[in-house]
Amino acid sequence: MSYAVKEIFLTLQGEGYFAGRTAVFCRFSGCNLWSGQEKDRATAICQFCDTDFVGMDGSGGGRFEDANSLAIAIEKHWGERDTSYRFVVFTGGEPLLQLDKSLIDVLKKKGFFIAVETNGTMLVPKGVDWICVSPKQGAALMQMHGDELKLVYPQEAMNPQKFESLSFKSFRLQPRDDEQRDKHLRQAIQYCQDHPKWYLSLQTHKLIGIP
Ligand SMILES: C[S@@+](CC[C@H](N)C(=O)[O-])C[C@H]1O[C@@H](n2cnc3c(N)ncnc32)[C@H](O)[C@@H]1O
Ligand SMILES: Nc1nc2[nH]cc(C(=O)O)c2c(=O)[nH]1
Ligand code: SF4
Ligand SMILES: [Mg+2]
Repeated sequence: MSYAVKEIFLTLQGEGYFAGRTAVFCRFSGCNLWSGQEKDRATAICQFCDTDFVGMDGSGGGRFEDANSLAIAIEKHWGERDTSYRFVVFTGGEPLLQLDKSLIDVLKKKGFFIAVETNGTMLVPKGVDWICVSPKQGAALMQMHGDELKLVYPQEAMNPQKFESLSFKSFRLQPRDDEQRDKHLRQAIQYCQDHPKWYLSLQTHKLIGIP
């Protein structure tokens, strides 16, 4: 299978449990909940997306003809750093439209710890080491277990409580970043303080100005 990749870059994971850890991000092109075109945002299932995942024109992006060539590109972005900490985060767009067993297998052989950021509408293939699911209002949730459940907050008609019985190690609220970000931050703080099962997840890369 070939892979359409928007961009590949080395940064710190900004969100969730591994916030602060050096990671190669592989951002796949395309999503099943929005075309990525601004003209379609108001009619999309997911309307608050903060990411450009259209095309293959980002830094390190392109069409990769097979798993091996994409894994080599990811490995190059890790560079000469200590191989025992190799960490790749697959995101998008929706990474599960493309992430498959052959790519997972070749990265495992290279010693990568593999994380995925998904909207949860498709099942995660076997072999992924860290599953972060971020459910979206109006999209049926299929992946009901994992490591982190990271809910963008608030979303109309999405009471965090309805996810609490699912099988995740931690439950996080991530303030919705838009023109009302400060208000959403205060609401998320209040919700966590009132419901201590929930941890606040900040997008720390935005706070410190890295990708
Ligand atoms: C761009 S998405 C890509 C992965 C996948 N499609 C998903 O939605 O989980 C990466 C993460 O950013 C979150 N996110 C997207 N837009 C956001 C926003 N405006 N404010 C806060 N988090 C946002 C998503 O919920 C997800 O956890
Ligand atoms: N630094 C950094 N951390 C992130 N964690 C999740 C991200 C994403 O867009 O999936 C992201 C991102 O875009 N950058
Ligand atoms: S599901 Fe993820 S990538 Fe797709 S539009 Fe929503 S936040 Fe963006
Ligand atoms: Mg992002």
